[in-house]
Amino acid sequence: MSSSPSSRPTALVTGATAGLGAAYARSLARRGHDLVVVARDVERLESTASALRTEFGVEVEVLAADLSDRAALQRVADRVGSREAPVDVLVNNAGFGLRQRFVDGEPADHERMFDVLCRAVMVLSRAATGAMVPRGRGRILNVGSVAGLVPGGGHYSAAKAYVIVLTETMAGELRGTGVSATVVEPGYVRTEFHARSGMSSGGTSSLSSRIWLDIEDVVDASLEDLFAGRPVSVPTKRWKAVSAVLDVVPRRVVSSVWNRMPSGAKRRHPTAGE
Ligand SMILES: NC(=O)C1=CN([C@@H]2O[C@H](COP(=O)(O)OP(=O)(O)OC[C@H]3O[C@@H](n4cnc5c(N)ncnc54)[C@H](OP(=O)(O)O)[C@@H]3O)[C@@H](O)[C@H]2O)C=CC1
Ligand SMILES: N[C@@H](C=O)C(=O)O
Repeated sequence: MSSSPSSRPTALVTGATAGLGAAYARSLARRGHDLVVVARDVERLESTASALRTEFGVEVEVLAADLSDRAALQRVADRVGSREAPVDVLVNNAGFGLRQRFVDGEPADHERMFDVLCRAVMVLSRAATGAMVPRGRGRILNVGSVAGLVPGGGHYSAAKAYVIVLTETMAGELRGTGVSATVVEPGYVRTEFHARSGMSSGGTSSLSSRIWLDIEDVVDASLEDLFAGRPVSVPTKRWKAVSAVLDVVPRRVVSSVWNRMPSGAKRRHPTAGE
């Protein structure tokens, strides 16, 4: 792993080969950051890195790692915590969904979900604060989801609720240190996420166009909130309104509405039937 000799700041993005992570990497490169890109698929990482170098003239390190593997996660944590080649911006983005219930789903899948969505975010966030606080600067962006505000969205919702609360906790503890933590809570975004977990990514109706977000809108809004040091980012007015409602409606009411819905509808995407 080579350290960056340039004077540019460095951003490390997990899940940088597809969807939101690829867009975060591109946007940070456009803003003049060198990058460390992390995911499992080495070929895709190399081609992502090569495209970023060519288009933006920045330095890009490739760090192949399965974040559900503890040894691999530790390699990424060591890179995040490096004193010699500091990481100025950490984007904990890698993730996936599961189209199965928690109570009778495959235990190994749920352990993997916990490891990637929760454990990796916690370990890398802690590695980042350990290095950034003594330097007095740094930004951490954790990718949550509006799903984290809804009890009933399966283990995924529980995992994203963890990311939301952990990040808000960090934001409070980091006050006055020069380091900030932001959680972004997107609604539905068309990426590889839904196909990978066997869910529909909606049709082309006007309902879909109101529900589904553009990747660029999510990335631009959340990076603006990240660099402004805001603890929570909910991209678009429409989803800000949804999030505001979910914040005030008692959790037991949301849960009871969810539990009355037919089970088929709960396992499908809201726009799947279009
Ligand atoms: N799409 C949506 O509607 C929403 C998504 N989110 C969240 O956004 C984040 C990004 O998702 P999105 O871009 O949609 O999904 P994609 O499926 O498009 O991309 C997922 C990325 O994560 C990487 N990844 C997956 N598993 C691992 C692993 N075990 N170790 C390392 N890297 C991994 C993948 O690369 P590789 O396979 O090579 O490892 C890929 O680069 C996730 O945290 C997701 O929960 C939040 C709200 C809405
Ligand atoms: N909101 C999306 C992911 O977080 C989804 O549930 O499809």
